[in-house]
Amino acid sequence: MALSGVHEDRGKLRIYESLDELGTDLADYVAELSEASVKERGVFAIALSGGTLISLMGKLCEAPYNKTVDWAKWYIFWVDERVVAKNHADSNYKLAKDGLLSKVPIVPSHVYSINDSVSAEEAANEYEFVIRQLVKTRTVSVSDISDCPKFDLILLGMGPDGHVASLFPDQSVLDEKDEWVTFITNSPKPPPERITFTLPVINSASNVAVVVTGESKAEAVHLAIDSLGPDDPLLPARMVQTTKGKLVWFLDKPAAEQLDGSQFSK
Ligand SMILES: O=C(O)[C@H](O)[C@@H](O)[C@H](O)[C@H](O)COP(=O)(O)O
Repeated sequence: MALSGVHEDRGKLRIYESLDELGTDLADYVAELSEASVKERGVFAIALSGGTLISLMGKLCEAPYNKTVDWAKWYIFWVDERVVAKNHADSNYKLAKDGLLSKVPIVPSHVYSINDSVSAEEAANEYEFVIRQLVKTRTVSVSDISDCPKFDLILLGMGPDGHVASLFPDQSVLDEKDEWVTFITNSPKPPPERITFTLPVINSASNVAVVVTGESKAEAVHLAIDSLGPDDPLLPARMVQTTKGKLVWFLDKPAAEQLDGSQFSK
């Protein structure tokens, strides 16, 4: 059984005994948001990250979700992408296509991957332009307090260094306020060239889920969620703070083991 809690302004916490349990609940969560969004807006605009997130979403390809989810209404984006060819082993598009998108009846024209034949800067500019067009037609909703896109769901992983998307600690992209999509050419985790949503876009989403598993992330989870001391670093994951939307953390027990425990109930 999952432990759950609410941590002041750090959102809801869900902690699972096993990856299987986490995967079941994550599939349920995504399917429910898809249903609610299709009912309200007629579409579901979802942005994916790379990493283990995609395999943890695997239950969406199985019964009942493969039949009950309204896949034709999904519009798929990437929160961040490595600037490599789409068929390259490092491509987040390839990861999601092989692990999820090819297994369910998504409409191919609703899949918004980056242009992999231009520079990181051009790819980021083009991706932002594409999103701007989709905001105009309200395929992607718009924030009512800024002009930012309001994705129905943004799914993030987190690295042991506390990075989310391709927003790494101490990099200047963390301060980006104007661009929706930006680029880096010096990622500390290879490959170096990436495009990434900026924090204002992530924080404008209706729903953000951060999915984190494994002991190597335990300290970063603590620093991202618990009250900080004056000498603690400000991790990118801590800067994920939805302005009006809902923030949920899906954690397994090893990732949650350094969290202050007082806020949990069964
Ligand atoms: O572009 C990347 O390098 C990855 O997509 C990365 O941002 C990932 O989401 C986190 O590092 C968590 O990855 P794991 O869940 O695999 O640990």
